[in-house]
Amino acid sequence: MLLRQFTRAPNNMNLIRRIATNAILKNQTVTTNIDYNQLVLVDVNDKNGYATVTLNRPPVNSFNLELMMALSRALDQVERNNSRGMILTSIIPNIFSTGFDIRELYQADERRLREFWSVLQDCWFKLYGSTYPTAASINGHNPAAGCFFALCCEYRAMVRNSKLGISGARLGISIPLPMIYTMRSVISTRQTELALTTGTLFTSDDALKVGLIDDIATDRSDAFAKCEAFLDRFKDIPPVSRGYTKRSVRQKDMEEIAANRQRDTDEFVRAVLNPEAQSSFAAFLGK
Ligand SMILES: CCCCCCCC/C=C\C=C\CC(=O)SCCNC(=O)CCNC(=O)[C@H](O)C(C)(C)COP(=O)(O)OP(=O)(O)OC[C@H]1O[C@@H](n2cnc3c(N)ncnc32)[C@H](O)[C@@H]1OP(=O)(O)O
Repeated sequence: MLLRQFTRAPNNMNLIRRIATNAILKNQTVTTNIDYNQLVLVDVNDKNGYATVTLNRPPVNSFNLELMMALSRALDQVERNNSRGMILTSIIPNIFSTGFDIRELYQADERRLREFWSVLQDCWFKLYGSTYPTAASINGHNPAAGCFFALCCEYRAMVRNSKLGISGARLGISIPLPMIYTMRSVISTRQTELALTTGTLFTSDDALKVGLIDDIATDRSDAFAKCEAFLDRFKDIPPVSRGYTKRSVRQKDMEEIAANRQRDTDEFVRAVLNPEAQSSFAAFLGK
């Protein structure tokens, strides 16, 4: 492959220490001894300048705080390297992500939960608000939060026989505003309401029909190739004005979410800690 690994941070321990120090200053949970560079891999194609951001937390790429932090750092890397475009994908053959790690939510420590949400918000701003072109190569099942990240991208190709959607309603989780805005930026308000209130997981055919994905792929390399073909559409478009236009289209959503960060965090914490949701998590984990 033509992919090369981005140069690793010169001193990984310094970065981890800096994150830990920031966390202490902000009175947040400290996570140490985590190799963030391994949880999310960032590679760049020398020929076309596209970065590939690959979720790498087997067995199912469920999002705990550490994976979320790794994604946040990976998006910083893509931004810093002035990539011509970015493809978000997963290393696991038949799974893109299974959403939030239920173990992160069950009997959660409130401080860690708040930090988890805060990093998720950062990821949203970085991905939804990115000026470079973005595409999601959905190589397998993608319920819940992984679907959310895919919807932040400008294009989605998904392999056949996978399921995609936001299943939160089934777990007794009320769906936060940023999720609603993000889905509404892709499909109609009517379809968004239906999808979110029923917790529908769409087959690839149905996802295509409703507009949640742009293409069905035969396998993961076809999905990836389709994403590259999408990014190629911007090859001759001046990137600065393109990026400005994309930001302008998304600006209103971003301003509203920025103005309500604290309220959203409080609502998330309340939603996760509510007894109905906690018993769903317990049932999922067989407790
Ligand atoms: C600005 C701020 C913006 C904020 C907006 C936020 C928007 C967020 C949007 C939505 C959020 C929703 C909340 C969630 O994400 S809750 C998680 C919901 N996820 C699910 O319900 C998916 C559950 N998983 C499955 O349905 C299956 O795993 C499937 C994806 C179909 C794959 O099936 P299969 O290949 O058969 O794999 P297994 O089910 O056997 O799984 C293997 C083991 O992994 C464990 N597992 C799976 N998912 C999770 C998970 N989410 N958390 C923790 N553990 C998980 C599973 O139990 C198996 O474990 P074991 O081998 O020990 O039995």
